[in-house]
Amino acid sequence: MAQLILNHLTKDFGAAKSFGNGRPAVADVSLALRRQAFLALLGPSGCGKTTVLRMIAGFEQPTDGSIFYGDRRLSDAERALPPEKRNMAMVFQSYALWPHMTVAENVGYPLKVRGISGVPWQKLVGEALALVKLTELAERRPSALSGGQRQRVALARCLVTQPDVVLLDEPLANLDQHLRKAMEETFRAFHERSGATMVYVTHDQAEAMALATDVAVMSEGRLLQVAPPAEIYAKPEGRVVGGLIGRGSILRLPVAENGERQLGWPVLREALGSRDAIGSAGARLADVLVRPEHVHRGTDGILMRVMACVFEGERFALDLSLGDGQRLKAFSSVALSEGALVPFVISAGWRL
Ligand SMILES: Nc1ncnc2c1ncn2[C@@H]1O[C@H](COP(=O)(O)OP(=O)(O)OP(=O)(O)O)[C@@H](O)[C@H]1O
Repeated sequence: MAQLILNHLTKDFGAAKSFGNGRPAVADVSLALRRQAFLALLGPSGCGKTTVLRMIAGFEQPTDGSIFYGDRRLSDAERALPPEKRNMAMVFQSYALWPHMTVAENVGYPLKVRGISGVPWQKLVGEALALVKLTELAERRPSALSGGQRQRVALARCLVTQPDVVLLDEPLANLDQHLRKAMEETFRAFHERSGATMVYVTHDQAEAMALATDVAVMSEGRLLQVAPPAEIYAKPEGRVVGGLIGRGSILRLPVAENGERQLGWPVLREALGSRDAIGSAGARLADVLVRPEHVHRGTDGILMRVMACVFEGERFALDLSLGDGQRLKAFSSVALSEGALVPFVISAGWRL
């Protein structure tokens, strides 16, 4: 399997079409996916995720930059290999199945188009159906399937041609929580077995964290950061990534800008207690990301007011107010009274 490479990839639909915001939909995105990567593409609505996916698939041509698969140039502003010559498959949110065909016929259709029939057809269709656990339903029509089963048929139809690259655009958005979990397992199994490169566009960062080998965050057409899930969670770059990945609060605190980015309680306690020093030499305000799991009750903590305490099932979610009105999210195993002043310790923070 070769490496998928995006090289200064840009797509400008033209100022008139981009609703007057004047910026390209995708701007100078460079990314060398590792071999057999499962990349999750995250970012706010309209940031350019789908446009990146469509350029990889060949449905859109870049206005600048290029896309390579290994040493094969797939597209640039002058030339573009048509989608059917790329050995890629794309799975959409809406899974258009042919109602008059059985499940097996739907899955096998791309093979038929390629002139594959008879025993090889049956073998490949059988394997694809087994992968998505639909062997028993091979002779049913789509109208007799549940939403999740239909999505699995669409996935099998996309996988049956054994693509090098699988592009998924919010494929689970229409499914309920239980089915999403089951489908995540199917994606993971397919990725492990096939070794295909997968690029997965989603709004759901928990899903991205669970599935991906790498997470890429985009905002306003630009790529902000790419890293494995645990790394992007622990060490996000800047406010946008910090605010988008995981739960957390971003505090403005006076901490040294050139020191360690991983901050412990001694540094944080001093910063929280020294807000009078803001503006004085060496005490510049910086954005510090604090995860709720790093906020604990402790007698040597700083007093914070409990503004809200909401039961979430396995724990309580707290909304705390610092002395200067900044807000902090935390968890608690017991209920705390709203309005109470309680001492809390912040065991870790990350300077963004
Ligand atoms: N064919 C098009 N013509 C003009 N503008 C377009 C076209 N397709 C997308 N855009 C614009 O490009 C920008 C990026 O759109 P894109 O669909 O890639 O975003 P997205 O991150 O996938 O959003 P969402 O999460 O809402 O699906 C948006 O401003 C969109 O309006």
